[in-house]
Amino acid sequence: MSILQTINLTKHYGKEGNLTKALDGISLRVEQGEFVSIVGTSGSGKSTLLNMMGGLDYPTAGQVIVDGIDLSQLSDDKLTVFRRRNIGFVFQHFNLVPTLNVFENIVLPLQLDGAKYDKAYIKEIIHLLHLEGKEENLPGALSGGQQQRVALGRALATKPAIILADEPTGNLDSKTSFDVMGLLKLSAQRFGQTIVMITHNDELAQMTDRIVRIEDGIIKQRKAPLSHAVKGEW
Ligand SMILES: Nc1ncnc2c1ncn2[C@@H]1O[C@H](COP(=O)(O)OP(=O)(O)OP(=O)(O)O)[C@@H](O)[C@H]1O
Repeated sequence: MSILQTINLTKHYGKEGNLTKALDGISLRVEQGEFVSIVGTSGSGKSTLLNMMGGLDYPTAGQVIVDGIDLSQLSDDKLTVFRRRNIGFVFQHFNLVPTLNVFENIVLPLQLDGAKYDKAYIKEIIHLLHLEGKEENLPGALSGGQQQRVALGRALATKPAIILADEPTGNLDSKTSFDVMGLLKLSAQRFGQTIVMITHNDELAQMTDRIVRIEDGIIKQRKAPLSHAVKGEW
């Protein structure tokens, strides 16, 4: 069973005469442990797709199935809890809470859930993300790359099965982008997670297991990077 599946996913904005078909029937399967990148021109529907996959918005038609659960069948409250426990989000603009320090930002989703946190695990995340010694800093006192690593730590804190990342390196220089990508891959391998990432950067997309290209709300092309082609895996 795929960990994440969309079936004929459709999202239309506006009304007749002024209709935007942001998604026009996307059917996609992501297997557990896969790292998939979504590429496409501006306005092609990438963020809309990611938001639907994460249950941040409801589709006009079609389904999103996460770990066997059809998100459209969950009430708002249940969806919020399901999201918090199963999906980690990383955005381009980090979205850290400016008044909370690094440690507090990372454990925030656990606190919102009223869950006790595993101190050893949080320590491991902080170590993996090279944030030791920064635990008490406020986000404003960190570089962009460090802030993005904190955002990654926050996404990992609940040990989500799936990480959805919307241009996670969009605000970072190229060296820091590769570092953050490396950490994403490493943490996904370490914790057995599945990642779906939007990127405009072809080089970064090539680092993932599979590239899905969308245009005008439909899938134009699905391909594995060259390394897979050589092995005959498509
Ligand atoms: N809330 C909304 N209301 C109306 N139209 C919207 C809304 N959100 C997105 N759209 C439209 O849906 C289409 C897809 O938008 P989306 O943000 O998913 O594209 P994208 O591929 O992520 O673009 P970018 O790479 O620029 O971030 C665009 O035409 C956009 O204008």
